[in-house]
Amino acid sequence: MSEIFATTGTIAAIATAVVPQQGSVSIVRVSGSQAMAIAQMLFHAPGKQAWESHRILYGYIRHPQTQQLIDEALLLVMQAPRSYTREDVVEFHCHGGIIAVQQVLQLCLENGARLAQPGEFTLRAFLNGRLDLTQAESIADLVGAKSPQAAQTALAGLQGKLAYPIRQLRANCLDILAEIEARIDFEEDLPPLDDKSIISEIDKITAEITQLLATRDKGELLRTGLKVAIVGRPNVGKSSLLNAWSRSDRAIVTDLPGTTRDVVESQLVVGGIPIQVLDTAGIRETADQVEKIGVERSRRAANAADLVLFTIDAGAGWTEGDQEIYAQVQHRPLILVINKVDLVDETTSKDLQSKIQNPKSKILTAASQNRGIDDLETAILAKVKLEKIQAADMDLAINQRQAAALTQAKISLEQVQATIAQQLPLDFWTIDLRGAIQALGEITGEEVTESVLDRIFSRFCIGK
Ligand SMILES: Nc1nc2c(c(=O)[nH]1)N(C=O)[C@@H](CNc1ccc(C(=O)N[C@@H](CCC(=O)O)C(=O)O)cc1)CN2
Ligand SMILES: Nc1nc2c(ncn2[C@@H]2O[C@H](COP(=O)(O)OP(=O)(O)OP(=O)(O)O)[C@@H](O)[C@H]2O)c(=O)[nH]1
Ligand SMILES: [K+]
Ligand SMILES: [Mg+2]
Repeated sequence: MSEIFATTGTIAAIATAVVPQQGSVSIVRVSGSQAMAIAQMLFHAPGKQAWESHRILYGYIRHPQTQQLIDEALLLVMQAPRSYTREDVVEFHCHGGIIAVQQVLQLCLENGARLAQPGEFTLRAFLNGRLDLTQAESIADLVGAKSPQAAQTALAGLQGKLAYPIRQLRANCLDILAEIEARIDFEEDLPPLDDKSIISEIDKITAEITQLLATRDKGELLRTGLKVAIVGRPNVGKSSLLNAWSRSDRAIVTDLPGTTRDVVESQLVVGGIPIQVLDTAGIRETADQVEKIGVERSRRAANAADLVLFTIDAGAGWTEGDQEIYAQVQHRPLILVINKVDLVDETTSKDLQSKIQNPKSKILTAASQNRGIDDLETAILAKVKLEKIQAADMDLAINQRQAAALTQAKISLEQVQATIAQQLPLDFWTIDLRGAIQALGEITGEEVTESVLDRIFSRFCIGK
């Protein structure tokens, strides 16, 4: 194990969010061989309460030397191996805020524990075989989920819905490998190898890998979401659109062109996809120093966004200014928002919509009247091809690391097929088959390097 994961000794950390003056309960979690001894040193349970596994004790936390009262608390005892880490675990459930809980943590550290590294509890759960790597990654995803759908997908992973098929595919590869190796070692004693059945087995495995790979885009969307920038001339109603969409007064709206000077952000969820919306300063030539900087930021936001909502004013039609901005953003994924349709009659707005050839994706809104938001969301979901994503798979979704390993496994298996087709010696078949087995093993963690573990577990917060 690497230095930061020299995961020995007893570890302790605050397991709940640390917010001053807030939170009704805060938990200090301790894991390792000294956990029980630490609990017995700090915790006093009045009356005849049993210090048994999976029981909650009521009592007081006191300084072991001075006997000073630190908190009134509950203690949860979970003896190995029936715990999150499979080690002895105790949890001090303290009052919220940060003072009492930090004092309790400090006492744990002074009495036999050290501060846990980020993800170290979960790392121990992995090293002790309670979780595989996909499940550990799912825990990080669950904590980081920005939408209920993202949380559902993480829970599916935690339930082993990815680990199970991956382990199955790896076991199939191992079976094929054993078949081939037996022929290498004891050729004369065995019936000849059934090439056809091996080829079709590998085809089946490859097809399943392809199916799993199809969940990658969905995973990416659910985990990281989309960055959407609202861009256009001053006064077309960009800030009004942000406000209508986020049902808030997040951005200042006035009838003065040049109202928005800086990028204004809002978070929302559309069809399970977390979306970060950026309202930007209206783009125009200006002598105003502050506005100039704002316009520059608008351009940068448009370039950094996954999707641009290029907004125009239906009353003004497609102006020269619109054309100039469009020329700058047209290479980006884009939806044209024709706003203020309430200012023109329906035929005029429909005309405008059909006259504009590009972009293809166009919607009509009246932001100040909260109209057109449904159409906007539908257009966005169509743009990210959510239908395809939903069809890709029920509830699981792979991440980038898993996708890279699956791609490697697929390439190796295609290599095996090529080797068979060229009728190369059996030793050659096994080389690439081992490559596939290795790649699949990296996903679940049956074969994994220290640096991969470092990368995965350092994403966690302290106490997880
Ligand atoms: N107070 C508290 N709440 C929590 C956690 C925790 O550690 N502490 N969890 C932590 O993230 C989650 C629950 N996850 C857990 C998963 C497994 C075990 C556990 O003890 N598993 C044992 C045996 C269970 C049994 O006796 O059947 C095992 O799997 O061996 C505990 C919590 C969410 N809520
Ligand atoms: N009639 C009508 N007026 C609108 C609509 N949307 C916005 N407005 C008005 O247009 C004016 C400008 O709106 P803003 O949302 O500030 O426009 P903006 O594009 O953010 O402007 P800048 O930040 O200055 O670039 C305000 O007076 C809004 O009330 C709409 O759909 N219909
Ligand atoms: K304005
Ligand atoms: Mg604005």
